[in-house]
Amino acid sequence: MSEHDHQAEPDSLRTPIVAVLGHVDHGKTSLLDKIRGSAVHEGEAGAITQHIGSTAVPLEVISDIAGELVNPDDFDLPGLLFIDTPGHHSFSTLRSRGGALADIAILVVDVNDGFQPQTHEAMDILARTSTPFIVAANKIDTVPGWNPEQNRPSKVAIESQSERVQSDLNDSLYEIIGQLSSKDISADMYWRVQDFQKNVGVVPLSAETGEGVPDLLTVLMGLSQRYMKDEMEIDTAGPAAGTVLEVKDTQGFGTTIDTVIYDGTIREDDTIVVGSKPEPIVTDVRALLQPKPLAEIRADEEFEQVPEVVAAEGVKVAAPDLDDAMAGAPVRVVGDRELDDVLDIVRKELADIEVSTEEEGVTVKADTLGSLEALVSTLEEDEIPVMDAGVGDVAPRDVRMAETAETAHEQSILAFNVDVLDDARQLAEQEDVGLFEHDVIYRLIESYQEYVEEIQEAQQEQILENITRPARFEILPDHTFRQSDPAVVGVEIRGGLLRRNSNVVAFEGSDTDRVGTLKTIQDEGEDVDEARTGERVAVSIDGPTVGRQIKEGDQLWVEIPEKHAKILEQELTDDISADEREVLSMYLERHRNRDPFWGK
Ligand SMILES: Nc1nc2c(ncn2[C@@H]2O[C@H](COP(=O)(O)OP(=O)(O)OP(=O)(O)O)[C@@H](O)[C@H]2O)c(=O)[nH]1
Repeated sequence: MSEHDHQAEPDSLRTPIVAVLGHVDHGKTSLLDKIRGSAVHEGEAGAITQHIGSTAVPLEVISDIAGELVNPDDFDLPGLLFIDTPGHHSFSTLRSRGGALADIAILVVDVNDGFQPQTHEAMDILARTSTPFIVAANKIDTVPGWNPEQNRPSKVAIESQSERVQSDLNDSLYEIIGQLSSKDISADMYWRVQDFQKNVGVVPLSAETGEGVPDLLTVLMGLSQRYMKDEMEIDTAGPAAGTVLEVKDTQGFGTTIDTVIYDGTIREDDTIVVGSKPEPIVTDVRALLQPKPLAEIRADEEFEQVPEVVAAEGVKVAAPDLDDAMAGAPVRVVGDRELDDVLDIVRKELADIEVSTEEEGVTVKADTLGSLEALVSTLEEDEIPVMDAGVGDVAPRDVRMAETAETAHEQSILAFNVDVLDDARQLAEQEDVGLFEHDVIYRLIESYQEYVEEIQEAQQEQILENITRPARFEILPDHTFRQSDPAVVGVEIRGGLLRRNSNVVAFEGSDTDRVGTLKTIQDEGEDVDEARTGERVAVSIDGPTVGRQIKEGDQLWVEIPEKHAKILEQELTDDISADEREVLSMYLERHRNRDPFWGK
């Protein structure tokens, strides 16, 4: 984000953008609430500002909360902008050219629970977008015997606990550090980290009691100041650059976009370009909206209009024609540039986050461009081809698209964190299109993979049911019960699976003779459908006469059509028994003596 779309010189430092990620229930919302709450409590009234989708906490408030940990004179960044919607879905929305929009992230991990699926997933996204992060080891107040005192710094809080409590907490903290290191991330308690570019700092804290929250803010502020200052340089007078967080209906304004502006200024009446498919939207800002301070909210007027917004800040943008805007897409003010140039910038940025699709594969829907990108790249790693991918709820046209996939299991829609419209659900059911929904990427993929396995097993069974199985049997001496029409003889199965209604052949040197059709099998007077190796049964064979075409002591085989032989040999060898395999290879050998390519 350090490179700018436009040429003007930077004149100001913006607020670093902070995102909060972590596993469900590990305390993301509580932590954000605590930061906001402490800020309201500690700061002057109105010192923190609630923006659309974000909360700005100015440096003075941070230094009030952090006490002696932060000396405001050491900093020239204006504070921190926390993105309000926690979770990695919103995080992956927060992207801008070349990576995540968030400058830094807090990965929340419950000390009791350690790493969980969404923690891993969040880490993968952080790694993919090269976003620096710190770990908030949350809920330290739940260690049995913990003695709380609101809002103390972490180390002070820990050192005032009993030895037992300290040692229990340490065990949990080292477990988390170990889990990080198994992901090749070297981490340590933040107060021991010398170089935050090489090591991830772990901040033990409680979103409940506020203990450790001063440390968290201090580390965030320090890291931003130390390593991100250059990237925070912006030209406030320049045309704004931002990212769509959410596309929403707003009463009185139609479709609006909640946006985070990370560079420049956006004003009422500015012409903007917003990422969309197939072409970016060009429109004029009708209104810029911010939430009204709580006290002033009336039911009909949640928002107040502001004339302009300077980065970094969240804002709701009302403008005509925003229906097709996409969460995660870029927003640019045109300013005094050529519209075509700005369109190119937006197209390029969209192309960067474009997901690649193939001729054949599954259909994928996700809530944002960023999450779509994350999902499709995970599918790619798992070698699941994607035929169509888009942002938004699952609609009937997605079902129609999925239906065109060639294989049954690819006639599936993988829906990540989106709704399925009622008519789409009905249609999917009616057309037998698989519908998979989840808000954890790897769970979504897992449930699809299980389904594929089930289908493949069922297909295998179906194939085995319909394919002629190898069998070899011998006519027993003195066991001719009827000479012809049909011939009825006693046989022993020498190998394989003999089924009713099979054609029977005999090999004479290199010649194959069809001797007739085996109609029925009787085992001790009872009709049966099949007989296996070693069993002695009576069979009726339509066609031959005993003593002419067949005689006692003859070896007979079930005739396997060449196509079936090929499938058995190439695809089903693992699904048939060892003795069937043996009979098959003897059978193939006899045919291949005559024609080496038989069944190949
Ligand atoms: N004792 C204690 N409870 C906590 C702490 N942080 C969060 N909780 C509790 O843990 C539960 C989950 O917290 P949330 O903040 O809703 O967790 P979340 O990660 O935002 O959850 P989702 O938004 O559902 O993903 C709530 O009941 C919180 O009150 C903490 O530091 N100490």
